[in-house]
Order: sequence, then structure tokens, then C-alpha cells
Amino acid sequence: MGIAGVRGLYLNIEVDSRVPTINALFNEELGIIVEVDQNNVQYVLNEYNTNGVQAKVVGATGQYGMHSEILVNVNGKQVLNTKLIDVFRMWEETSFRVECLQANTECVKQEWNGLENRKGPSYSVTFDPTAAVVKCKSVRVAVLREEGTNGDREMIASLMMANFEVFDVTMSDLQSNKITLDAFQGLVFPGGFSYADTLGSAKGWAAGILFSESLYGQFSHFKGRSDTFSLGVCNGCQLMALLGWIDPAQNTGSVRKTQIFLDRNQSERFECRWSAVKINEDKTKEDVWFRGMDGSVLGVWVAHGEGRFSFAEGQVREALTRNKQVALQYVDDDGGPTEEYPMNPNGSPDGLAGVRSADGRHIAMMPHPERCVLRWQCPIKPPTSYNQANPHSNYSPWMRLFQNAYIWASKQ
Ligand SMILES: NC(=O)CC[C@H](N)C(=O)O
Repeated sequence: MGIAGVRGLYLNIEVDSRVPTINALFNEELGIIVEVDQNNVQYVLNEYNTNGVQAKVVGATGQYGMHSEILVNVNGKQVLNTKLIDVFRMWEETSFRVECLQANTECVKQEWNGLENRKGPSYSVTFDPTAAVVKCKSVRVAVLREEGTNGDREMIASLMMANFEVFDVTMSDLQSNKITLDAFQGLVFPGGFSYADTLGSAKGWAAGILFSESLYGQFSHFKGRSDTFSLGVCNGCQLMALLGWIDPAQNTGSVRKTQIFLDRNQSERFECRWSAVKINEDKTKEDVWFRGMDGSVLGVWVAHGEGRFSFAEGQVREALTRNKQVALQYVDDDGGPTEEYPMNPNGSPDGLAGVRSADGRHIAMMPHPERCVLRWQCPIKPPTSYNQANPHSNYSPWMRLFQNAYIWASKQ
């Protein structure tokens, strides 16, 4: 409602005429305001009143948009007549000033100045997210943990819902040869704060692989097998970049000189947001992760301090486009890739949010799809088409990502 819902308001408050207007509007009496469909107003009032709770209508919500009207009447007398954007600015100004002191002022000002033009994201789903996938084959996936990994439980749950046989594997399991990656077809690097981000996100985790001859050999062999696939999310994405798994030019000298890395967010702070991203499927081959999802604009959780894709040389960025490696981009309210804050939370060029390897099997993405595979995990209701065959599906569109990988892997 109002500010949070970007809607106009028409309020008609009736109070004892002896109560001053300001006291009526800014009192601290315990109460709640609920928004209900016009058709249900009488029903809700009756339910409250018959259960001994006082309830009355105080107004109605108006149009969607920053320029909608805000009209407030107290005892029939108009006391406020303004636009939502003005109320929004009054409300936000304190936070704006504090944020100017805490974060990159340029980004904070961009958000403040952009408020007036915000319309809300234009989500779209180009496929049926409720479609069920039948388990036909055992596909083993390792979810790899290092000290400080988090989100591995959500990752395991997402993979299990997509029919994978999931194994919880730690770096020390690999270091002590308890198990090797040869046992798996899929490898997932979850998010987190490996080694507490000391010296930079994923630097310690990557060093543990790059500077161990045996582990380095094992990871390289895994990546090179034609039947394998991998996913790195957030801290895992930072790791994959450092391992050189998404570099456009493969096998050029040492992977210890990575071509892509994730730099500090331009805002100079940790960004925890629900962002909108556009999916680019690589239609030149069977896309392991994004098949059938091309052009969809989905909301997704973002939580990182170092999410800005950066390149050792300018030509790396061009090579990514040429190779169809740009898998995900942050988009503005019109659905176009953006560098504008906060729609782009980290300042990545062209809104880069996820990159796939040149052969398409390995994907590194900063946002967290595993945190929103179920509809209730999303702060907005994901747009979905109704599927008669599966009317009660709880899956959000992100489930498709994991299902795609299962379908691809089971055919290898
Ligand atoms: N959620 C994450 O995986 C965070 C990654 C990393 N620690 C960062 O802040 O950038």
C-alpha cells in the first residue's frame, strides 16, 4: 500500500471532532491496516466486528505509479493533496542522507534521482514453470563446501527437487582423497564467505585448488570431460571466475592469470536485494541451464559485496558476447540491460550478472536462484501460466534452471 506498493491513496478519517488533526493522524494506538479487494470489504468488516475487534474503512488505494494522487481528508476536510513521489521523498530523505555518508554517493544519488521514473520491473516468463520433469536416471551432483560456505542447504534442496542425486562434499574430503570428482557428473559451488572473504571473495578457496597440483589436475579433468556440468552461485561464481572456467579464451597459458574477476560493488557496500534479470539462452546449441528460458525477465535474490564483473583486458568483454557467453543481465523497468543503480546492484558493465563457459556447460552467476525456486520464497508473486496437469505446483520459474540441467545430464 502507498509507498511500499507504489500506489496512490484516498483516506477519509473520521475522529472525534475535539481531537486535533495531527494527533488523529500520528497517534500510537495499537492497530493494523489491511488492504482487501473491494468485493470483500463487507465480509472482512463483519468478521472483525462479530469477533469483537473494532474495524472500519479508512480509505482506498489508488492508481499504481509514482505520480498517483495522495488525498487525505479528516472529518470531511481535506488536509493533504499531493503526489506519491512527494510523500515518497519525504519518507526516504533521512535514509538518503544517511546512505550518502555510508555508500558511494554517486550510486545513492542515482537511486534518489531515479525514483520518480521507476515503474517497477516488467517480469515475464517465456515458458511453463509448472511443467514436471520425471526422474529417469541417476545423475550424481557434488555440492562443494569450503570453510564459510552458506546456502548449500538451499542448493541441495533445489537440486533434489530437480531429481538429482546430491552429495555434500567438502574441500577437505577432496584434499584427503576421501572422494574424487570422478564420481560426479555435476559440480555446484554455492555462495558464502569462504575464509571470511579475507584478501577478497573466493581468493582463499581458489588458492586451495590452483596451488595444489593434484586438486588442480582433478578439477581441470572434471571440467574437460564432455559429460560434465557445473554451476557457481555468488561466492561460487567468484571462484569459477578465478579458476578461469568462464574465460572466453581457454587453455591460453596459465589459468592462474584469470581473464575475468568479480570486483567490489560500485556502491561500495554489500548489496542485498531482489533484482530483475533477463535470461539469454544460447540457441546455437542445447543450452544446458537455460533451454527454453530465453528472454524471460525474472526476479532473483542478490547478496554480495563483490559482484562487479571486471576484465583483465577490454577484448575479454567482447569475446563473451561473440561466444554467446552472456547468460544473465540485470535489467531496468523496461526490461533492457542496465548499469543504473540500484537496478544494477553492483555496476557490472552491460548489467552482466551471469556468464557461461564457451562450451555452455559451466555457468557462473552472482544472483541466487536456489533461494527462490519455490513461490513462497519470492517477495512478489512470480507470473506463471496455469498448467492443468500440475495445478498445485509450488515451483517458481527458477526451478526450470535445475530441471534443464537434469534433462541435459540424463541424456549424456
Ligand atoms: N552470497 C555470497 O555468496 C557472497 C559472496 C561474497 N562473500 C561477497 O560478499 O561478495
